[in-house]
Amino acid sequence: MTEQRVKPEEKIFVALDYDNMDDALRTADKLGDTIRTMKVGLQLFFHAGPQILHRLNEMGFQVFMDCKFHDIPNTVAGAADSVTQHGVYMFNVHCGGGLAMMQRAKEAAIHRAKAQGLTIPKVIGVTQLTSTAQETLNREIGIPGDVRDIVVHYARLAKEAGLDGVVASGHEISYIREACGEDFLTVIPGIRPTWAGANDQKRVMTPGEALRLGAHYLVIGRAITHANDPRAAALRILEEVRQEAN
Ligand SMILES: O=C(O)c1cc(=O)[nH]c(=O)n1[C@@H]1O[C@H](COP(=O)(O)O)[C@@H](O)[C@H]1O
Repeated sequence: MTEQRVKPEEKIFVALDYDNMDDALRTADKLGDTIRTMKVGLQLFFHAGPQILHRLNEMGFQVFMDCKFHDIPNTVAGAADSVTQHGVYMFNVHCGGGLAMMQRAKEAAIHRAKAQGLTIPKVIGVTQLTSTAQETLNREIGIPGDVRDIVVHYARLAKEAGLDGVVASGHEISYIREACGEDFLTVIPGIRPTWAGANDQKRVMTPGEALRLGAHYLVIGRAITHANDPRAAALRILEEVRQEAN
């Protein structure tokens, strides 16, 4: 899917970070006519199991399984094989696992999807979490240098491994595009409309700004799911997305 063909409602992935399936499905139901892709993270997955992936598919959503695999290549290949069996549209792995790990994840996804006649899932590399500030990267994680340079380094590595794109913050979009080309997907969390709080996110940006910089997809959780009216919040964000598309 190239950038030009992505409709505004396809640009937003809603993070269903709930501790039970009922709440997740209730919110998904409210967003059914506005949003195309739901993100399932580990919290919801460990409550609901793989069933949640199928329920969302049956409701007409694409599913981004946010499992952030990071292990030895053989183990990640096995996990990629398993998640692909559930017909997910996208899943992610940590770029920090290295080139071979990312390659094996994508290869396993292709292999399993072909064997079962499924669409090959997009495999996305997580560069540096949007909750990681410059100081955290250097002092706690122990990686010297600028966050932006590390993110671009990981994005290049993800591309070399054959992944479809990366997760990064809005602040790195233009550098990733420059390094990896405009078709290499940028999936951007840490999105905060001006009317929402930052919470635990550090490298944040508004939807409009991220799209102006060329983001392909925006991952949005609490600004929608914690809103009094999630549908109204989603529509408000979509309006901002549409304005950027015009
Ligand atoms: O891979 C992700 O989706 C992800 C990567 C990252 O660097 N930062 C990040 O916030 N996320 C996810 O994006 C969502 C953001 O949620 P909110 O902060 O509530 O909008 C959460 O589900 C996070 O797990």
